[in-house]
Amino acid sequence: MSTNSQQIENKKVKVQLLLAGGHQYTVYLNPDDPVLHSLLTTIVARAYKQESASHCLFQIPIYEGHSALSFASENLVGLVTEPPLWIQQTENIQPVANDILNSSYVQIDNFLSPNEHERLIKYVLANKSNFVSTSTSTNDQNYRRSMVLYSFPDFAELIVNKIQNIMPDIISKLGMSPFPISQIESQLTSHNDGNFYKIHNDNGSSDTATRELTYVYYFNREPKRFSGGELLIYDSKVENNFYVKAESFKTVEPRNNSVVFFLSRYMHEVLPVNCPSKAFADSRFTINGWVRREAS
Ligand SMILES: O=C(O)CCC(=O)C(=O)O
Ligand SMILES: [Fe+2]
Repeated sequence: MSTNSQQIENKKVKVQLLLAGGHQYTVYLNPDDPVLHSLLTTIVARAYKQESASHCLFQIPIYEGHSALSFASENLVGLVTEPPLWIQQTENIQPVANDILNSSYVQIDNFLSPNEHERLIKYVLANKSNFVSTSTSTNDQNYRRSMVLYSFPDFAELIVNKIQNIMPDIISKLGMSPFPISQIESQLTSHNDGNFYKIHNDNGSSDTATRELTYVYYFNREPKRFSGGELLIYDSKVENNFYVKAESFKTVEPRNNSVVFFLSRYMHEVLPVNCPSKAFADSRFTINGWVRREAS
C-alpha cells in the first residue's frame, strides 16, 4: 500500500461528439463533469431504446468559451472518448425502475488527537505558499474552486495509517463486501470564501475506476470563521443497469476534526463556503482521498 498525491482530476477528457448528419465536434471536459455523464447516459438510453430516455438540449462551451455548441440529445449518435470512458454498470442489482437507493455514510468525530490536530493546523499555515489552485482553466472555475497541497508526507502517512486501521469497521458499517485494498490516496484541500465543488463522483473515469471509498477529514481553526461548505451526498437510482443520481441527498456538516467515508461512485457536491475574513487561516481544510481496490 502507498500514498500517492495525484492530479488526475485536473486532466480533461477529449470527447468527440458524433452528431446526426455526419457532423462532429471535439470538446474537452472534466472526467466528472455532469455534462459528460449526461452525454454517456444519453448514448446508453439510446442503446437500450429506453422509453423514458430524457430528451434534453446540450449546450457545451467550445473554443475556450467563445462559442457554444447546442444540439438536441436526439441528434447525438455516438461519442469517442480519450482516455476511454465508461459509466459504471451495476452488478447483480435488479431494482424496480425509479427505486431510490439510499446513500449511506459514516462520520467519526475526534479523529486526530488534540496534539496532532494542532500540529496539522500549524503545518498547513506554514505551507500556505505551496497550495495550488484546483482550477486549471477558465472553464473549471465554474465547476470547482479550491486550493490543494499535493505533498505533505508526514500527515499523509498519519491519516492513511489511521484509515487503514479502521477500514474493516468502515466497510462493514457501510454494508460493503470486503475488498483487497491496493492504495490509499490523499491530498490536502482548502476552501475559502466563495469556493465550492459542483456535483461529481470520484470514480467516473478509467484512471479512477478502482476507487471504492472516498474519505474526507475536516479540520479548521477554532473559533470557526466560515459557514456553508456542507457536503451533499446524493441518493441513487438505477436506469438501464446504470447508477444515476436521484434528487434526494444527505447533508454532511464539515465538523472540525471529523472524518467522513462514503462510496466513491455516489454523486456529491461541496456547497459554497462563506468566509468573510477571506483569510487563508480561516479556510475549511480537508485531507481527502480515496481507498482503491486491487484492479481485477
Ligand atoms: O470537501 C469535501 O467535502 C468533498 C471533496 C470532494 O468531493 C473531492 O475532493 O472529491
Ligand atoms: Fe469528490
